[in-house]
Formats: sequence, structure tokens, C-alpha cells
Amino acid sequence: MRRKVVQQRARVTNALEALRHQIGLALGAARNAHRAAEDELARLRLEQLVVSVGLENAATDPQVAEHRNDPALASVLSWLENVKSSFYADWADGPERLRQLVASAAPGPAGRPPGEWLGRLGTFDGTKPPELWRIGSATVDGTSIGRPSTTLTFDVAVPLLDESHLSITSVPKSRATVDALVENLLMRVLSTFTPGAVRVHLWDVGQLTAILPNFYALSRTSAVTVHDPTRLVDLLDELAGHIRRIHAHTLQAGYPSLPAMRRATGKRVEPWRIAVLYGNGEDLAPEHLRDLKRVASGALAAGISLILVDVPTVLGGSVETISLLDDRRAITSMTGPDVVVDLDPPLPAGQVASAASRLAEAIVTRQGGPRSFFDLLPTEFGQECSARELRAPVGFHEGEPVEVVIGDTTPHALIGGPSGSGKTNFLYALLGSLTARYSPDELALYLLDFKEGVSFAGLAPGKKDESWLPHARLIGVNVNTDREFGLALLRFLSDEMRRRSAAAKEFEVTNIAELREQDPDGHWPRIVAVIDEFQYLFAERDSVTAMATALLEDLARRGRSQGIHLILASQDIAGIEAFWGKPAVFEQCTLRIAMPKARRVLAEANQAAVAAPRWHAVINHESGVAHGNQLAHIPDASAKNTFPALQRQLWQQYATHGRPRLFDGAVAPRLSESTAFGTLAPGTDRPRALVGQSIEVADNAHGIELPTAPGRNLAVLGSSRTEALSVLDAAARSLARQFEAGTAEFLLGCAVDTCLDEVDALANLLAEHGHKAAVVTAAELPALFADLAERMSHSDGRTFVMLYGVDAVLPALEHKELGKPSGLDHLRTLLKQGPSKGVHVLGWWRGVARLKDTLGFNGTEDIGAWVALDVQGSELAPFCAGQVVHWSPRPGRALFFDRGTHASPEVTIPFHRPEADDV
Ligand SMILES: Nc1ncnc2c1ncn2[C@@H]1O[C@H](COP(=O)(O)OP(=O)(O)OP(=O)(O)O)[C@@H](O)[C@H]1O
Repeated sequence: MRRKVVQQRARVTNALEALRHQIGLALGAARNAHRAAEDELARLRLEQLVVSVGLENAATDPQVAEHRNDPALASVLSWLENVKSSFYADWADGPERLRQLVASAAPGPAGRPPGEWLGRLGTFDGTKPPELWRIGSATVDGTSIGRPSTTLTFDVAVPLLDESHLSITSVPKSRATVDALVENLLMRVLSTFTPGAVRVHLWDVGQLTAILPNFYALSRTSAVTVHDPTRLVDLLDELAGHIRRIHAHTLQAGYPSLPAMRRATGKRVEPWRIAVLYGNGEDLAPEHLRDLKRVASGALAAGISLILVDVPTVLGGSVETISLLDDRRAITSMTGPDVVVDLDPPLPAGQVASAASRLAEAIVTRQGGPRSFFDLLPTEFGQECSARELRAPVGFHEGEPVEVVIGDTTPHALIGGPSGSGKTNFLYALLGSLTARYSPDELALYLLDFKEGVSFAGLAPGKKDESWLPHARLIGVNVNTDREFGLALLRFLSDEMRRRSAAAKEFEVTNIAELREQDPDGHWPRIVAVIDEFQYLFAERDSVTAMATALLEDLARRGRSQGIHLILASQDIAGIEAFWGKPAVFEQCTLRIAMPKARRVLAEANQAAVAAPRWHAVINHESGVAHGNQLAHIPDASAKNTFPALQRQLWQQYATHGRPRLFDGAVAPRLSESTAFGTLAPGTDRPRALVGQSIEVADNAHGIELPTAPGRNLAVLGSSRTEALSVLDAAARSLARQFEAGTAEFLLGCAVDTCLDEVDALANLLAEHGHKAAVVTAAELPALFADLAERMSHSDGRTFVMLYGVDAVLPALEHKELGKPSGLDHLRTLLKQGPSKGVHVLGWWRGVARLKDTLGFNGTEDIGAWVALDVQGSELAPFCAGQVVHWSPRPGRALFFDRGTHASPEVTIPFHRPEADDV
């Protein structure tokens, strides 16, 4: 037992001993590692010290001398000597390599001596600009590379376009040098590219004109713009606007930046822009500085470079610096502080001026003066897809096309400008440009003009020109008194929006682009609804305004995702004021187009439209904020044979697309041309008496159904003879179509002698259809009613009693023989009991009171439907279930109400009677 304990203790002791040994070793190793690290640190500190004082000064430097006894010093010095000599061995051919680098990165005018290019037009329109631009040369001492008493010279160039901004700092009295440097750089750039590919903006806090005077000739063209020294904000806004627009465009096309897009597509779509800002060394105002920084950070990706002279700021993005040392020399961030750059001498002033003139001439020639409408059109029609957006140029700015985009961020547009400023012309330019790019399967147009006149009428087939615009689905003209038609269009669009959103839901997508992807066989064109003088919609305080507002707001909010877009045009103030109280619509119109002198279309502080020249427009995709301004000259699209020429071409190309519906408020519709009339046929027990054309997007008619049921009579109310004849005529003729010959009887009771001819003519027409048709005179009416009241119980066919000015015979009807019912009693019986026995009265009373007298107490129920002509709405309440009727009579229009189908009365357009012309 004891032996066992002793053995165990020995084992534990041995184990502990072994552990102690291991710990000792580890501690020793750690001590050694620590010491080695400390040595290394000391060595590195020493190395840093020597580098900071310079290797060549190490021997004499007192700080280094303190380490004289340090054994590490020698190894540090020898290590640094090695590095230096191997570096200079590499650098021996450095100047030559730099020369080659500049030669390849700064080809042609970018790096070559001016004698080789100054005065010649550039030819480069490639996708990638030179990377470097020469500013001078630098000379270094050859001693360092083992060639004492020699010097080595190499070219110095700076990056600019697509690569970097430039910040130049001057010294006192060096303005001429700075100007020469900037002029040299700009001239190299301008002479590299084809004329017009570069735009230069000049701003000088201290000068209004005379900035780089040798460029004067170019300031008449788009190549150089001199900005007002007090309006830096305008320049920054303009640049910010370009950046946003270009950014949106490139992103939309799937590229991160303009240079990337250029490289990928091999096409230059935008000019390069260089903005030169001359400051005075003082800080910019904080708001300018903020805007400048914002511009600088997005500029390069949009092809914009800044050259800042004495503008103290720390810019975002990459910036190279040139700091002048005196009037010839500078240092630059490209070569570091130890290399002094000898700036190139100024270009000869005369030669720069004449080169600028040549370039200016070339730009003017290239821009070709004002462009025409046909320059807006693509060479091949109908090639674009509208799934994501609609995009089309509408004009030109300095030779470059200016586009309008209708899509996600700019779903709706507001166009404003005083009368004659070119709104209609703009609309034509836009419609032409869009319809030439997008086929009718991609774009459907609904065009409504509240102005008096027929501005869109030419887009529908006409007498002179049978062609039509195949994209147009609806054209409404002369609707200034038919606000209901505007409402009908909004209702139609709203229904279409619902239909699209239901389809989107079914496919589990949220917008039109996705819907088109998921349902490639569906027909989902983008819809553009243009409403010219839209403020008419809100012209009165009535239910039309209330409904139009609600519908417009809904469309403005939700139309975007369903591809339904509104373009609202107006003569500024009136139109825009109409929006007060409807901010939802106004705000959603993020695309603003201001014609010259338009007010309130753009943001309040944005005065661009005030200064816009004639036949121009300010196009702004940023809700009218100044940085969104794009000025464009709009070509003349309204000149004779301009738009029609395009229309004919499109019409031929898309021959299979149906004609648009034309609603012309100034032309009374013809019954014989009405679709509703054309589709009537015999064989119904609910014949329909048409009374007028309804004000709807579809070609529909109003009519009263006449089943054999109580109350199915029609009253026409008012003194307007022509319209009354028209309504009864349409009713009779449409009924006649729904019966086989001989199965319907028409009794035409004419109490007004002046209508006898028309009534006779109608009777003849009905007889021609093979129907029984008899004309009954005023004197015969009491007997007719007595007879009908008597025989209606045995009637088996249908009898339509058409009464003209029935009130004229009221006194005679009221005549009562003792113990016998009067004529009026018979008429009342007829009205009450006739319809359920197939005998219907369709009568014209020349006033509401006279109808009431006819019907007597409790008789209103017997008039199931009425058409009111020149009768005030207030009189109609008793025949409209007591509801308030808003109706002020207007020529050529009537109010129709059918108890059986209507919640409230609707405006109808009596058909034009062909015979009416002859009377
Ligand atoms: N860009 C243009 N170039 C040449 N002529 C133009 C241009 N724009 C408009 N016009 C001419 O000016 C006239 C008025 O233009 P337009 O009818 O478009 O103006 P508007 O603003 O619609 O006026 P209103 O509101 O009174 O109808 C037209 O005869 C048209 O031919």
C-alpha cells in the first residue's frame, strides 16, 4: 500500500517537473520574440528617421547622430542605399517611359505640339476620350540616376474628360498664365473631337464677358457658353439637370455611367461638358459650395468635368491639382511636390481666335440651322417598345435633340402657355414623334380638345383626307360645351385602369412592364390621354366638376403603374388655377412643359419660360424645378401638309388598325350612321326607342325600352320644335326597325299644324317599311283616344301613339259630356293602362306644366322616361323621383331620364333629321 503511494507521488512530481520545463521553454521563446520585435521596431523607427531627413543628409543630421552607436544604424543605412540604387536603376528609363505614356494616353491634339493641330477641325468622335491632356514638361537632375550634370525632361499631362476634375491655384499676378493654361487645355480638347462634341461653360466671379476672349467666336454656338457672374446658381442648376437626366437615361438603358454606356454601345449620345469656374480664392457661399460638391460628385459619370480656378473647396470624386509657383511654373498632383512643371507657353492668340472661328463655323454648318418636324422622326417607324416608358424627341437645342419621357418618374404632363404660344403645335410635334416610334400596339391615344375649333379633327378620317392616325382610339373636338364628354373619357380611362390592375393582380405583378412580360400575348399598349384646355372640366361648381376631380386624382395617382398617362394642356393661369384645391393632380404632373411667357407651369421661382424665345418650350422633367429646365426649339408641326404627310404614311403602314371614334360636339349625329340604330332588328319583346346619341367614349345611343309593362311611355318636354321632332322621329324609326312588316301600328297624332309636313313624311316612311301608319289631326284626337281606350284590351300587336304638341288640344280633351269620360280621361287611361297591353304613348308636350295638367293628380308614374329640351332643371324634379336636377338648356342637347335604368338624368344629343335641312 505504502509502495503504491510512493509510486504515485513520484509520477505526479515527474509530471510537474516536465510541465515546469515546458513553461520555462515557452517563456524563453516569448522573451526572445519580444526582444526581436523590439529590435525590429527600433530599426523601423530608425529607417523612418533616415527617410524623413533624407538618405543623403543622414551623415550630418544631428538626430541620426544620436544613434551613432546603435548597431542597427549601419544595416538601416545600407538597406536604404540598396533600395535607392535599385529604384534609380528602374527610374533610369523613367523619363522615356513617361514620354511614351503621355504619347499613347494623349494622342493627337491631346499631347502633340500645337503646330500639328491648332486650326484644324477635330475628327475624334470615338467612345473613349484621350486619358491625358498635356500641360507642360518637367526636367529632373540626372545625378540621381548616376548621370551627374545631365538633365532629363519628360512630358506632364493631366487627366480630364471622364477621368477627373481639375483644381488650379494661382499666385498673385498670374492670371495670364492661368488663362493660357486653361485655354491650352480647352483648345486641345476642342481640337480633338468633331465639332459640337464638347460644350464648354465659362463662369468667372469677377467678369461678365472677356473670359478667354480668343474663344469669342465659339460663344455664338453651343460649344462655349459664358455665364453671368452673379448667377452661379443657374449654371450649377443646369449642370445638375444634365446629370440627373443623363443618369436616369443611362440607368434606364442598364449602364452605370455615361462613359460605360458609350463604351458598351459604341455611340456618343451626349456631348462632353467642361465647366470652368474662376473664383477669387475666397470661399463660395455655403449654398453654392454645397451645390458645387453635389455636381462634382455626379459629374464625371455624366461626362461632365470641372476646372476650378482659385475655388477653395474639397470636391468629391477624383480631382487633380495644379498649383502655380510663379508665372511659368507649377507643381501638380500628377507628379508630386518635388517635380516642378514648366507650363507650356501660351498658344498664339491670333491662331486660337481663328481656330475658334473655324470651329464655330463648322458647328453652325453641322447643326444645319433650324430643324424641321421631319428631323424628329426616326428613319424606320414603329421600332420602339413602350413596356418601360415612352421616349421621343420633341425639339432641338443647339442642334441636339431634346426628348420627352413619359414613364415611371414622369407619368403625367402639364403643358401651359398663353394663346398662340404654340401649345397645339407642341402637341403635334409630340404626337408625331411618338407615333412614328411606337406602333399602335405600343401606344393608344385618346385626344380631347375643349377649345373651340377642330385641332385634332384632322387625325380622324375626313371628307378631304380619308386617312387617320392609327394610334388614335378616340378624338373629341368641339366639346367645350360638352363637359360630360370629358367626364366620359375619364370614366373610360378609370375603367381601363381597373381592368389593367385586375389583370396585373391575376398575373401577380404590380405594373404594366411586368404585366407585359407575364402576358406577352395580351394587348397592353401605353395609353396617352391628351386633354387640351382641360380647365373646362372644372368650369362650374357642379357634379361634373366634382366627378372629374375625383376621377382625375385617381388616374393621376394610380395611372402610372398601369401605363395610363395624362397630358393636360391649358392657357396657364386659368388652367393652373383650376388645379387649386386639386394638388394631387398638379403634383403628379411631374413633366412640365412651359411655352414662352407661360406662368405657374414651372416652379414659382423658375423664370425660364419668361425668357424663352418664340417657338421654343422649356421642358422640365423635375416638376418645374430650375435644374430640370431644358430649352428646346420646337419645329413647326402645324404647317400645311406636315403632320398629314406623316399620318398618311402611318395609316398605310398600320392599315389594319381600326379608325378612331370621332366625337364632334358641333355636328349632330345621324341616326342612320349610329351603331345602335344599325344593330336594331326584329324579334324582340323589349323594343327600344332611340332618342339621342349618348355622350360616351363608345358610340352608344340613349333609348327607352318598351316592354309591355306599366309606365312605359315617353314624354318629350319643351317648346323646341326641331329637337322634339327629331326625338320622336328617331324613336319611331328605330321602333319600326324592330318589327316585321305589318306587325306594328303607328298612330301619329299631330296637334300642331306647323308640324304636319314632318309628321306626314314620317308616316310615309313608316308605311314604306310596311307598317300601319296613320296621321291623326288635332280635331280627331279626342276620338282617337276614346277609340284606343276602348280597343286596347283586345290589342294583340304593338301600337305606338306618337303625339305632337298634345297640349294644344288639352281644352278640347277636357270637354266633358255629362256621364261620359272626357278625351283627357281616355288619354289618362291610355297612359296608365296602355303600356301593359302593348299600347305606348310617345308624346311631345311643350311645357312641364302642360304635361302635369295632362296627367292630373298621381299621373307622373305613367311617364317612365322623358327627354327635356328647353326646360329648366328645377321644373323636372317631380318626374325624377324628387331629386334635384341640374340642367340649363343648351342648343342641340337634351336631358334624358328613364326611371327604369337611370339613377339620374343624362345629357343626350338628339339626332339630326335629314329632312330638317329641307324645312
Ligand atoms: N414651333 C413653331 N414654329 C412655327 N410656327 C409655329 C410654331 N408653333 C406654333 N406656330 C404657329 O403659331 C400659331 C399658333 O400656334 P398654336 O395654335 O400651336 O398655339 P396655341 O398655344 O395652341 O394657341 P391657342 O391656345 O390659342 O390655340 C399657329 O398658326 C402655328 O402654325
